[in-house]
Amino acid sequence: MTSTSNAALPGNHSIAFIGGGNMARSLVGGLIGGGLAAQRIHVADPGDAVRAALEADFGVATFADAGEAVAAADVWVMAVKPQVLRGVCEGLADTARERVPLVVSVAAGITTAQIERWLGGKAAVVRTMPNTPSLLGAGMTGLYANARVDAAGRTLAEALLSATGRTAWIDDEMLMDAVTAVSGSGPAYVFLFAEAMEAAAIAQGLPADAARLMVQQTLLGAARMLSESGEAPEELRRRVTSPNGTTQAALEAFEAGGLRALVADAVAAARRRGQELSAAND
Ligand SMILES: NC(=O)C1=CN([C@@H]2O[C@H](COP(=O)(O)OP(=O)(O)OC[C@H]3O[C@@H](n4cnc5c(N)ncnc54)[C@H](OP(=O)(O)O)[C@@H]3O)[C@@H](O)[C@H]2O)C=CC1
Ligand SMILES: O=C(O)[C@@H]1CCC=N1
Repeated sequence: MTSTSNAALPGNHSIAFIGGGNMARSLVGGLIGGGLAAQRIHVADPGDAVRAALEADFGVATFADAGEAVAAADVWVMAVKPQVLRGVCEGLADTARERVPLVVSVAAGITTAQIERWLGGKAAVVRTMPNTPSLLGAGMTGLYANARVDAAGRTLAEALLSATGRTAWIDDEMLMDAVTAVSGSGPAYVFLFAEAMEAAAIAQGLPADAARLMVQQTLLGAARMLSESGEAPEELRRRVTSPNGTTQAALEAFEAGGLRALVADAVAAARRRGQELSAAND
C-alpha cells in the first residue's frame, strides 16, 4: 500500500460525473474546494432538482443525458448506484470503444472486470472507494487499477481523489470490499456512535443542545488526536483511563457487551454485501 495526500491535478483533463448524488457532490465539492476550475467538470443526473443544486452550488455544467456529459470528457467518474451501473456503462459503450476514457468508479462491489466488459472491453478502469468526508477535503479513498491503466492514468486518478483527502492504493482487488467496509461505510459507524452517545447523554439528564455539542466536540477532538498525535489508539485510550476511574467503568461495560466482536461482525457484513452487489448486478 502507498498512501498520499493533496497531489495537484496534472494536465488539462475534463471530468464527467455520471450520477450527481451524495458521493458525486462530495467529490465535486472537494475538487472545486481544492482549486479545480468548474468548467472542467460536467455532471449527468436525471433529477432536475439535483442538477439545479449542483449548478447553483458549484457552477458546474449539468446534463440529463450521460452521453452528453461525457462528450468532451476524457475522465469518466461513475457515481451511480451499483444496481444501475451496468445499464449506464452499456449505454456509453459505443463512445468508450471509439475514444477510450479513463474510467474512475466509486461504486461499491462492482469489479473492474465487470466495468471493462460492460463498456466494451477496452476501458482503463480505476475502482475507487471514497467516503463522504471528501466534501470537506477530509476524505479517505482506496484505489485499485486494472491492467489497462498506465502510469499517467494512475497519477491522474490519484490526483483526482487526493484533491478530496487521503488516498491509498490497494494491490489486490479482492480487498476493495474490505476497504468499502472500513472507510467507505465507516463514517456511518461513527455517526451511529454519535447518535447513541447523544441519546445516552440526554438519558442522563443533559439538555439536548449541550449533549450534541459535547458529542460533536469530543469526537472531533479524539479524531484529531488520532490523526495528529502519531500515537496508537491504545495509548491514547490508556491516557484517558485512570485506574478504577470513570472511563474504566465505561470501557468495562463496552468490553462486557462485546463491542470488539460486534465491530468485527459489522465490518464482515459490509464486506459480504459488497461481494453480493457484484454478483447480483452482473
Ligand atoms: N454515499 C457514500 O457514502 C458512498 C457511496 N459510494 C458509492 O457511490 C455511488 C453513488 O452513491 P450515492 O452518491 O450515495 O447515491 P445517490 O443515489 O445519492 O446518487 C446516485 C445518483 O445517480 C443518479 N442516476 C441514476 N441513474 C442515472 C443515470 N442513468 N445517469 C446518471 N445519473 C443517474 C441518481 O438519480 P435518481 O436518484 O433520480 O435515480 C442519483 O442522483 C454508489 O455506487 C455507492 O456505492 C462510495 C463511497 C461512499
Ligand atoms: O452504503 C453503501 O453501499 C455505500 C458504499 C460505501 C458507503 N456507502
